[in-house]
Amino acid sequence: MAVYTEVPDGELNTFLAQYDLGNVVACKGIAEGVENSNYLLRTTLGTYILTLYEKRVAREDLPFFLGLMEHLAAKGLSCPTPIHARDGQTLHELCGRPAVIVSFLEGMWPRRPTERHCQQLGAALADLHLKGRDFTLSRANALSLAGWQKLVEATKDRADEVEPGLGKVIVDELAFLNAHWPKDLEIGVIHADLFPDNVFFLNDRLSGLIDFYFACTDFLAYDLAVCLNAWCFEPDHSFNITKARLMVQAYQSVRPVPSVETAALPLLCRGSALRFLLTRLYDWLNHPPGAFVKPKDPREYLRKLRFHQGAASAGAYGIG
Ligand SMILES: Nc1ncnc2c1ncn2[C@@H]1O[C@H](COP(=O)(O)OP(=O)(O)OP(=O)(O)O)[C@@H](O)[C@H]1O
Ligand SMILES: N[C@@H](CCO)C(=O)O
Repeated sequence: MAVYTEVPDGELNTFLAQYDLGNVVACKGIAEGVENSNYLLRTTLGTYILTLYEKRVAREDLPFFLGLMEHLAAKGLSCPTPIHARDGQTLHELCGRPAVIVSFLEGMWPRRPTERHCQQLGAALADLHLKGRDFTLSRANALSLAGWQKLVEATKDRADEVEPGLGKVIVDELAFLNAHWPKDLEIGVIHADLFPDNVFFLNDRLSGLIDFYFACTDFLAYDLAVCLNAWCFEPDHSFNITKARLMVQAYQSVRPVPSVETAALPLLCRGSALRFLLTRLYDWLNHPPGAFVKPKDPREYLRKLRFHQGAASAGAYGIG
């Protein structure tokens, strides 16, 4: 349940009066998502998403996230665009939280991603990377090596409660990645969390990308590694090489991937697997008992990490 902040009618009306969006017709909390409070807002002029940022999104990062969505939408990428109020600003305050209204995207995220979904996702990811090239702001990836180090410190002593031996696995994997992480791949704006629940399809055509709140400046190929992990494993935990090949080929048809990037994919997949293993592990160990939001299973990403540890080259992914 992702409505942490209830918005009383009076406060909503005062908030909306700052915009040229008409009057409130309905405002319903959206159950999906775990980070922020999201409402489906219908006004006399249209349908929008109202987001109140909760603790996990740092206020100083909001100009990057909002500016990026506006930049990409202006270039024709289908993603939410923040709406400007009459004062020209997109970011305001509601119920003591930073809050924005963004455009509503049609579509549903795929519960069972198919080969066609993976293919379209690959092309859309490359399009995002190209359209982000001239975005002028940057934001370091807080969840790369230095961030993983902090998470390893915070979880390693209790990790074996989740899976025997896990503490040693994360310590050893971080040491390996510190020693081998690439240094000279192309850097640019990446989404960094483009899981199926952040990608909408309408009549089997990709209709939009959402949730840019982990976006940052990092290796473009790392984003592809995040997607290979999030889209190409089956419910029985096997890696679907056909989905991977289709995703990467579609990506390549929009943004050709230099061979150094292809060669680095197994390593980048290890890094991305460790990233989601660690954030899930942290949340698993630290969620309050009885909390509404069920933490995601860290062991899913331990399995993915083990797969990548065994992959000698991009050939294991049907690539290269
Ligand atoms: N622009 C949009 N158009 C249509 N629906 C949206 C839009 N933004 C969010 N939603 C809906 O709200 C849900 C939650 O959004 P989102 O994934 O951004 O949540 P979050 O709590 O910020 O992030 P997370 O997924 O990381 O928990 C989405 O699954 C979708 O149903
Ligand atoms: N996509 C993340 C959670 C939200 O960012 C995960 O599956 O662990």
